[in-house]
Amino acid sequence: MKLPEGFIKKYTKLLNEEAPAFFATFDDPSYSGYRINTNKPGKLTTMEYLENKDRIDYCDTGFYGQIDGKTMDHVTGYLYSQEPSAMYVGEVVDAQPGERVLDLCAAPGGKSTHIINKMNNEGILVSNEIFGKRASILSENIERWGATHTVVTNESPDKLAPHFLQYFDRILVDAPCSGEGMFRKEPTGIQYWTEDYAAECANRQKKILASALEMLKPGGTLIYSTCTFAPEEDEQIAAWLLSEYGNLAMVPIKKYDGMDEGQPQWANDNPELSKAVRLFPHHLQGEGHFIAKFVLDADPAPEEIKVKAPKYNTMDKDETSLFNDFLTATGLRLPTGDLVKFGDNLFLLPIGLNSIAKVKFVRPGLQLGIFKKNRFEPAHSLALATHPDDIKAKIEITDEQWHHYIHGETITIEETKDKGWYLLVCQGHSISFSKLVGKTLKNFYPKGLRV
Ligand SMILES: C[S@@+](CC[C@H](N)C(=O)[O-])C[C@H]1O[C@@H](n2cnc3c(N)ncnc32)[C@H](O)[C@@H]1O
Repeated sequence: MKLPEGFIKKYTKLLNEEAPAFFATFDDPSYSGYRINTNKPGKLTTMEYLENKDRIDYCDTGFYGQIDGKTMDHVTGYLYSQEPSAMYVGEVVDAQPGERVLDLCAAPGGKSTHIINKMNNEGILVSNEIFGKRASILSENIERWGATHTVVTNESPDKLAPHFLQYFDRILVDAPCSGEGMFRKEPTGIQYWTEDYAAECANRQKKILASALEMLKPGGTLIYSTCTFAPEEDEQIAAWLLSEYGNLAMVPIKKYDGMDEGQPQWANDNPELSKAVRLFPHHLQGEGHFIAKFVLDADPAPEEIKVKAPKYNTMDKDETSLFNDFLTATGLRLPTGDLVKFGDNLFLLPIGLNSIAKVKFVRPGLQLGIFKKNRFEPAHSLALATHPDDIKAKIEITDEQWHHYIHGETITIEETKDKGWYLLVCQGHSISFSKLVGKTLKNFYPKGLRV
């Protein structure tokens, strides 16, 4: 791979005798990996993945290898394709069930899907992305993952901050960066490299982190990560955080085999910086990453921030009875949450969420369905978030029927059953809601997802 002259000069100086081994990795293939979704039930249809491929020692849901995006495991949200080093970020975040967590730069959703599993769908995850198109992709991935407590917002960090002052227990800033660690995975990134690019990225990161800190509770945890080797970002940003915010302290991050400490000499020699972790491709099987973890002083206690009670639309009498009829007929057990309407759509919002009425959101929670003339139609996201054990009205379909269904076809069944909504289940995977009329299961698979 042809690397820019300036890049070679810079890292020859920084890495000294290690530089040749570092540069040699740019001619090796990049590593691929995937994580499994611990919130989804049943045996993976592609269990051989788990048996044949190497486990990643620092992520117990992570494996080396490539997955096919067209398999049932993938389309029903059992697997997420993620570069192995990136998996350590979700581990370091270490989100806990019941917490309020913010993933501030979240698209396409690798870290958010990991955080959802760590939280076991309990608490509140706000997954934010500044760019609209990327926020939509993020939302699709969150939906596929079957998240029930996750909100997807589409704001710049400074616009999000006033709505969530001192609100979060944990914030991840997986920052937009110069991306040097991904050059061999995405070689087109090299064309943006200039001697000044890392400094430009660092300035942007400072603004993002300043907004993040407005949203962090006293005693809360901030995780800053990048996929670049550039010390102008990485250690120098961590050093900037420590000097700018006297109430922040670094938390040591465990170093597994092949992981390196942060390099204080690449910033202001503050020995604290060695608590960060660097992942170098010449030391482990993954791409380049940097992660630093901080805790905000718990003293003083959080200010009493008065947030106006959310003013959301709820269902009217007719809608309430349509929705209750659906729950009774299907025997569906819903996760806990607040039932809120946006337009004709019904959503389940995580309990305790600040008003997001004024925030630009893509997904205000789990979409349950839509009210159409005198009927309630369940959403695809509800199917993906429903465990087959939590619903009585379900119909098992075969692999072959699944293939027909995801192509947009109807399915004919042999037995006689009541007319109405059923969750289609294939090999333990929740596939879709379908309406049975006579012996025909009508196709409600979203057109945009059909293959
Ligand atoms: C490293 S990527 C995030 C990857 C994501 N966390 C994941 O694991 O899938 C950084 C994200 O920051 C977003 N971004 C770019 N400029 C930004 C800004 N000024 N403020 C906040 N986010 C920004 C990018 O659109 C991108 O989605």
